[in-house]
Amino acid sequence: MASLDFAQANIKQAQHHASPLVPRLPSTTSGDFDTANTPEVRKYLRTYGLTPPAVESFEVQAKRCLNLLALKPTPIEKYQYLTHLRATNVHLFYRLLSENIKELTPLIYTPTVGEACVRWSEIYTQPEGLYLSYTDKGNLHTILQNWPHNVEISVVTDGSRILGLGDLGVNGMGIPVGKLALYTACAGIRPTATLPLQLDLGTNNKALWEDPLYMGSRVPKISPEEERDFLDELMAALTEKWPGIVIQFEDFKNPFPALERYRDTYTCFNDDVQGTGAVIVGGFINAVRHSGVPAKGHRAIFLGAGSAGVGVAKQIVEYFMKEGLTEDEARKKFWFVDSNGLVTSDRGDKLADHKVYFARDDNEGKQIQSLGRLIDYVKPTILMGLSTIGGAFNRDILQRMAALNDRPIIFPLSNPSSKSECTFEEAIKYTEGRALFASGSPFPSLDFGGKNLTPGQGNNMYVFPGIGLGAILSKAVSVTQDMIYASAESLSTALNPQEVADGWLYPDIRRIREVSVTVTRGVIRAAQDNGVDRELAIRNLTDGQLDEYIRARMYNPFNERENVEDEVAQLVATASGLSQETNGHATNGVRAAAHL
Ligand SMILES: NC(=O)c1ccc[n+]([C@@H]2O[C@H](COP(=O)([O-])OP(=O)(O)OC[C@H]3O[C@@H](n4cnc5c(N)ncnc54)[C@H](O)[C@@H]3O)[C@@H](O)[C@H]2O)c1
Ligand SMILES: O=C(O)C[C@H](O)C(=O)O
Ligand SMILES: [Mg+2]
Repeated sequence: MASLDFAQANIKQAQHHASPLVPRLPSTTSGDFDTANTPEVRKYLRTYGLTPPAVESFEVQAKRCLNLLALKPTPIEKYQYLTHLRATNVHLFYRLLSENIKELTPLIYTPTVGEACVRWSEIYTQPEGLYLSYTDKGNLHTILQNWPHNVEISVVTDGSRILGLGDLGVNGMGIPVGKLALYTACAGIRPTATLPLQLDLGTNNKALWEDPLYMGSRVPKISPEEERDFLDELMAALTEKWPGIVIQFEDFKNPFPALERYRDTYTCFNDDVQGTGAVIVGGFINAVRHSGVPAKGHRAIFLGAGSAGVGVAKQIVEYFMKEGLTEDEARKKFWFVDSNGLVTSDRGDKLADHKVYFARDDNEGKQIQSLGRLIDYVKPTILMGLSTIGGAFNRDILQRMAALNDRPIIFPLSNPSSKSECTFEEAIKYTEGRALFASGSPFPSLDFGGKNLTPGQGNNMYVFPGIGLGAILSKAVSVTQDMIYASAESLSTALNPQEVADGWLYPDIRRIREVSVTVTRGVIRAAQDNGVDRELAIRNLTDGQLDEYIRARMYNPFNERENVEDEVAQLVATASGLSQETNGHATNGVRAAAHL
């Protein structure tokens, strides 16, 4: 069959259909089939008869879902069930998620999302986002027209560094899908306002080329110059189509060029560099308080000198400077280790640009390879893991840290759990319960020394939802470094008195929506201070008023049914008035008039 170009396709479609086809993506339109809908609502939505007759309470719906979930034997099957639920009843999915955030997050996000990405092409069943290939260059704006909703935020990846799992090509789509589900669950961004975006720019993972089920292009990854030109077109197209859009870059192997190029021109940020930096600083501020050692007295070894490691260290430098250190004093508190050993300026290899700032020049010619020897040399108070090397903080390493410190700060941050540099249990066991601990992926609580200990989870989900919502609500023209830092500071203040008394580094994840309000407020205030906000009406609100403003704009899956019920009641009241003021639901109004 001869292929059509995009312009011809549009003409052909117009000839065949009275109105252009509007694709309806299951994952964002399925609220119509909520079994909680009343008969009136079902008539209004023209779904009457398409669901079983009972009108169900959330308690009944949740019971069925949790029973079904319990029947699924493996995490990936639970992930698939939850994906199916989102596709068939989006509001119920978010009700269930918000009521069970601690239990369900590991199933829709790290660690299970790691397996989902590895097996994406094998388990693919339905569209959940937008895919753009390098061969689509020149047509990106046209393809964006296929997306059926008004977008406020997009998470975009090229799949080249998915968690600590390497280059997964288009199988990386699980990450934008998962992160955007958290934007909705944690910060109440409407599901229809989110766009998961997977770029198909080739892959250097040869195993994917060989995989008959792989759903991306079997070509090598394009060059950095080609990627820059492609991203230039993409950023312009996204912003032209949705002028207020916030764009979050995620899991790019080399995220620095795009961040530098677009951070002042578009409303965008990179979560691996900036979000990670912020969430770790948020917990780190509390860890420093608990350590009993003032900021000046700390020394940090970072295993892993990639985008996340450097992003975290740069923001800790900012924190140290606020605590009174000079920039040079702060910078010298870090010793980075990459796959070639201690990062020094005289190591003999060409350091990647992002490592140069932290390269040691006081090593007197010594090049240290072993982490154990480096610990003896540096005598660190802090050990951070962003290396993707599971188990790298072994018993010997942890015992060395315990011997040096009363309260060693141990943050194994690589994801998913299999890549974590140590488990919570190991950190507690080998430091006799003294470690101040946070990991990237979740670990269970445990009993030690007569106490029940809960691990901190220094995962970006504490900050990126608030950064995104803050940028959307303030209508920020760009996401400034002060907005990112404000998210960290706000997070560090979001613990309640009990959490502080229990020595926690992060708030209870079950309070994430409230935490996100605090983070969002901090981000909005920083946008206002920097003068990058365009929503001038909220500048004069008090903090309390601003919190209310934020809460009122958060999607609440429990209110969705009432919202539709209100619409139906209004419609019935105005009888054949067919008031078109019903918030853009004019087509529903027409449907309802015909069937009530
Ligand atoms: N808050 C979080 O939970 C969070 C946020 C972002 C990233 N991460 C995790 O951090 C990890 C790293 O992410 P990134 O973006 O920096 O990746 P990256 O690929 O940019 O960096 C990985 C770094 O690890 C180093 N490394 C590899 N093997 C090593 C070895 N044997 N010894 C020492 N260093 C070694 C590499 O040289 C590189 O510097 C990933 O697992 C990611 O999932 C966690
Ligand atoms: O996605 C996460 O869980 C954190 C982070 O963005 C990562 O890449 O590991
Ligand atoms: Mg990431």
